[in-house]
Amino acid sequence: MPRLAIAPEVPRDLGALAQPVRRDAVIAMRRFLQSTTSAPHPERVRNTRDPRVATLRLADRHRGVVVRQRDVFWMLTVLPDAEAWSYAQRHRFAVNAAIGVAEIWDAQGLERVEPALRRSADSTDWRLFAHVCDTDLLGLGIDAQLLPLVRLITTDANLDALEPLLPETQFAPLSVLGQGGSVAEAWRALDTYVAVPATAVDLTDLVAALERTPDRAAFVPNPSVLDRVLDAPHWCTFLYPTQHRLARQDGYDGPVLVTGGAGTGKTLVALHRAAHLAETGAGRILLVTFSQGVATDAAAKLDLLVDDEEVRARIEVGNVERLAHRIVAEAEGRAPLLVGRPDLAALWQEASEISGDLHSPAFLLREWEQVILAQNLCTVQEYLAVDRPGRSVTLGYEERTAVWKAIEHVTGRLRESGRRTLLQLASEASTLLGRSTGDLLGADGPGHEPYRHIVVDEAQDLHPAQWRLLRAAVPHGPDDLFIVGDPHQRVFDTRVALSSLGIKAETHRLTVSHRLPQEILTWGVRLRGGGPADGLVEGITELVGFRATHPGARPAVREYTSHEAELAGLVTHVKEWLGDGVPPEEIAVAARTGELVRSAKAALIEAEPAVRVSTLHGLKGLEFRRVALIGVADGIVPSADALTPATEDPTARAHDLQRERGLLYMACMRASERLYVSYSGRASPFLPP
Ligand SMILES: Nc1ncnc2c1ncn2[C@@H]1O[C@H](COP(=O)(O)OP(=O)(O)OP(=O)(O)O)[C@@H](O)[C@H]1O
Repeated sequence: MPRLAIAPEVPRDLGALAQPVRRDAVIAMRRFLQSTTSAPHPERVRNTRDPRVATLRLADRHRGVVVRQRDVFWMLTVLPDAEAWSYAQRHRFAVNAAIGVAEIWDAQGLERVEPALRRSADSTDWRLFAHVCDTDLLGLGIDAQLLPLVRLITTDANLDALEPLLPETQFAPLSVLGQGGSVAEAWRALDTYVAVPATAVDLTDLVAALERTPDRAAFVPNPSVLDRVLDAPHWCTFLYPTQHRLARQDGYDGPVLVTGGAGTGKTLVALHRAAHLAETGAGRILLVTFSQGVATDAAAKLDLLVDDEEVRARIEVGNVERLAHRIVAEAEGRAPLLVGRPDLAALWQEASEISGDLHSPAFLLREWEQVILAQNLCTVQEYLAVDRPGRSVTLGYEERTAVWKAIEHVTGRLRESGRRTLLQLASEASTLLGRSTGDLLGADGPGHEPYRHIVVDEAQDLHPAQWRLLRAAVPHGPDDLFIVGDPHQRVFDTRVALSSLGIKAETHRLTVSHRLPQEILTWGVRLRGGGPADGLVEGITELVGFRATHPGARPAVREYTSHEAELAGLVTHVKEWLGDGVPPEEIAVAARTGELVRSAKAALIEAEPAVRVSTLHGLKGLEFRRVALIGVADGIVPSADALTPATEDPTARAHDLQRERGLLYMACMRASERLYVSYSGRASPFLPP
């Protein structure tokens, strides 16, 4: 039976056809896979540059272009007859000698530019690649047939003219070398196209090459897989090479950490990893997302990704708070009571008074969360002995004793009333798992860890107590923890290095944003400062090398003279976007404060109530075509309430400012198409000039 290998253009081409034509084409493809008598057969095309190319007549005046080797037909595109023949004649197909991936060459285009390159070369002795020997070029996978042409290139402009005609795997290393980069740097550029490492490359084996090129070919053995590939969104089937390599690799020795800027596909990689572990491994998998809202979205995506119900049932999606809640509830036989914000605030106020107003309620809360709960300190002796990383105000023996007493007031009152905070719950849940010999949460194997694998998204915002819980919930071993996150988008005070928690992860990085247009990315990086961020990895993470795949509109920053005028401007913009045909659910409006959110909601109620309006925090983990951020003004962003007074703790204040900047950056990075930012009064100091 023949197999089809579907290129990503095919679902797109079919989607663009009139419904009856599309239907006929899909029926023809199904028949082809089943080799029925009425199945289309490969028809040779005259004057092709590659003898393996043929077309399949799929519908009235429409053909699929295929490249055949053995039982595999790589379908590249579906086009009207004349265009399909022309495509078939124009291209040739090859295997990259260095990394073994399949390549599509615009052979006719290259033949056409050759005379111009020769003329340009005749006028000068200068050659762009004179400094690189043939052996190095061939070693980088430069095709032997291309080499004479490469030797004719004299300028960057010559090389740029070749870009649309060459496979990316040929252009990328040449581009690095042309800009004066070393052979090693060119190799690094080529390595980003490796999804499945090749041990030995056979230039004649196109099928093996296609198996190493999952971003260009999805193997379809039968009609039901065909339907899935044609109907599913692109990300379900075609991960980009680096994403694929990370998500679908067989067996990591232990924890893995993948960092990357906004829109680089970290969440998609996490979803594919969970799917891969469920398909290939044994035991239950927990996919940890930031919030329950995001969990619903992730669960829906997993439903699309994993076809087999039994496999899908092995993946549970949830957040750490819920996990902690369930473990404590199961151990205690009833749902734990949580303390409400106002009650907690009143307790910290009392604690501050007990300390003789030496320390503010906010200072005490931070000390509790960032030192005591972070390091799981249970006695005053432990507290007196530890370092207090990230806290710049030094506390002597007397002061620490007083602070401990004040904090004990809060924990004691909570204990008396049987209430807990979410972080306390996480802490207790990890202790419970550590103590348990049974099967909390119904682990199916021996031991007390309820999961075999845990995959964590948005890892930058987890607290050490939550990490301890996750670590305790999965046994140490191959593929135990797969973690993705972006320290630059952190919106809480949790700058924790995984290694400090005993999680020694091998680290990887994604650098290409597939969501953001370059203009929004560049502006956002200026806003964020581009500089380092700490957390997750030991030391710091840089934004260097973070880039986009496509251009777009620059962010629109608007100044208004009053809040009313700003709201009117927002309504005008949202109406314009709706007028452009953008569905309301693809538009998000957000602001730093609840009050601004309410006023935006009121202003938009008539224009379009279905547009999402939330706080900046509420955008975390989401994506929209168009995003409007209002009230990005001095005094609002950063929020004065969220900043520690410099007199109290300058380091805490610096951290608060960085966190507020990260929050605004995260919100800006949600836009895949347009970003609109407005303020009345003075602009937020975070906005780039
Ligand atoms: N393989 C892919 N195929 C199609 N689209 C992709 C692919 N990878 C990324 N994208 C696009 O990029 C978007 C961002 O992906 P994802 O949400 O996984 O990124 P992220 O790194 O988790 O982003 P953030 O950190 O900003 O939340 C996707 O919604 C999709 O539009």
